[in-house]
Amino acid sequence: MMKVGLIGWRGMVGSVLMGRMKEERDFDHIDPVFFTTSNVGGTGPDIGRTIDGGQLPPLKDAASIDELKLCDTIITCQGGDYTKEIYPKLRAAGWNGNWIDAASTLRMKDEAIIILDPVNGNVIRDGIANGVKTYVGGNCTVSLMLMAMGGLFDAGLVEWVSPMTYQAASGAGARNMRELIAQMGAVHAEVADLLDDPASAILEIDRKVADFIRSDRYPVDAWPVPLAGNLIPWIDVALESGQSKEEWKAQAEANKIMRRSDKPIPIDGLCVRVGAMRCHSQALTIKLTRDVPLADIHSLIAAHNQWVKVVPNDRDITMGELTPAAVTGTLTVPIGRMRKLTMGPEYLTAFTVGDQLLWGAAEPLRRMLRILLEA
Ligand SMILES: NC(=O)C1=CN([C@@H]2O[C@H](COP(=O)(O)OP(=O)(O)OC[C@H]3O[C@@H](n4cnc5c(N)ncnc54)[C@H](OP(=O)(O)O)[C@@H]3O)[C@@H](O)[C@H]2O)C=CC1
Ligand SMILES: N[C@@H](CC(=O)OP(=O)(O)O)C(=O)O
Repeated sequence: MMKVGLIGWRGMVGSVLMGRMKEERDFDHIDPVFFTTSNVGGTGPDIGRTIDGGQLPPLKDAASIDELKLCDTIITCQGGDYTKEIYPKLRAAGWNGNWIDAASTLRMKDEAIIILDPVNGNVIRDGIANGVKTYVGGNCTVSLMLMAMGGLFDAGLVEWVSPMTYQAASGAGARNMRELIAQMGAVHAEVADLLDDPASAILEIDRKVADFIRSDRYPVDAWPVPLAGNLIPWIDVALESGQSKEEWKAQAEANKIMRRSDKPIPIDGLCVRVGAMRCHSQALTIKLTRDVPLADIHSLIAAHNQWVKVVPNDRDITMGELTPAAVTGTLTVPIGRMRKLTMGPEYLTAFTVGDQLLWGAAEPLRRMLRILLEA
């Protein structure tokens, strides 16, 4: 059996990965070895089966190149700092195993393939055949956009796309999700007595809320500025181009995933953090290469993969099916609000939502493992 080292399995992305691996019985097909950066010798997770009839062996040291070298494949959700430190040492030590990573560190390296197999299964299979050993999950908004509109890219119908994102708190980490909820609670607590009084004036409530959000009493620690009752139109660091790094990733990563970096499709827009928990949403403006009827567009999108779901441009269905609340915790990637814009028949608009911890982070990793097991 393939010996698979798992690092970062108890973090947020790692826990989602573990949950999916158990659901899909991935552990039946591998010999797992669990590592830790903080609890060497501790007890490993429940994986739904025993190893050689006994308990899992104690947790191994994730900094030990000697222990890591014993693995055929390593899956890490530990983060970019870990990858930066360990990956070069491991390769320098002569390890030629498969490295499957959720962090962005290695994504744009020539030796790495960005993995999203429903979109680039062919690129991945070619990579395996050519001896590629480094596989990295894509940025969450990029992967979710490609899952949603892969059918249009495959048909050569996309001249350019401008994605305007509405990104959830989970993209910034577990602490940020907790703080968002604390912020929501604090806002409510500030005006709870007025809300309880049906005779209170809404403008008085609004003024108190605004004062509170701007005050030092509002809980901000993980976030740089308030998120609940607010939004943040900047994600990640600034680049010389004026883009945020999150915005830069759209074109760079999407074209690498589709193996068209030599002739890239322009993909650029603004990335915005909103107070959703773990689903990223995106409003897309798409310039088509030609006028195509909406019915054909729906068919192409729906036929691309089994997770994308075309949502009719209907008010009630949209409100029921095309929201973070509806999608969270599922692998479904709905896309709707599709219509031609008044700019002309080649201008299409669409809105899509996806769980950024599933297709946006964990799912491509476990599927990559399965592809390697079947290769
Ligand atoms: N969050 C996201 O949306 C995405 C994240 N990623 C990548 O995945 C990496 C990990 O992200 P994420 O899972 O959010 O990070 P977490 O902070 O949740 O987990 C990272 C590590 O922190 C350690 N840790 C310390 N305290 C705790 C605790 N109380 N509970 C759980 N783990 C703890 C664990 O390591 P140990 O067990 O060794 O102590 C864990 O593996 C990111 O740095 C990024 O590179 C990729 C795509 C999306
Ligand atoms: N930056 C993303 C989350 C993330 O981890 O992205 P990346 O894997 O590209 O670093 C967000 O904040 O929503």
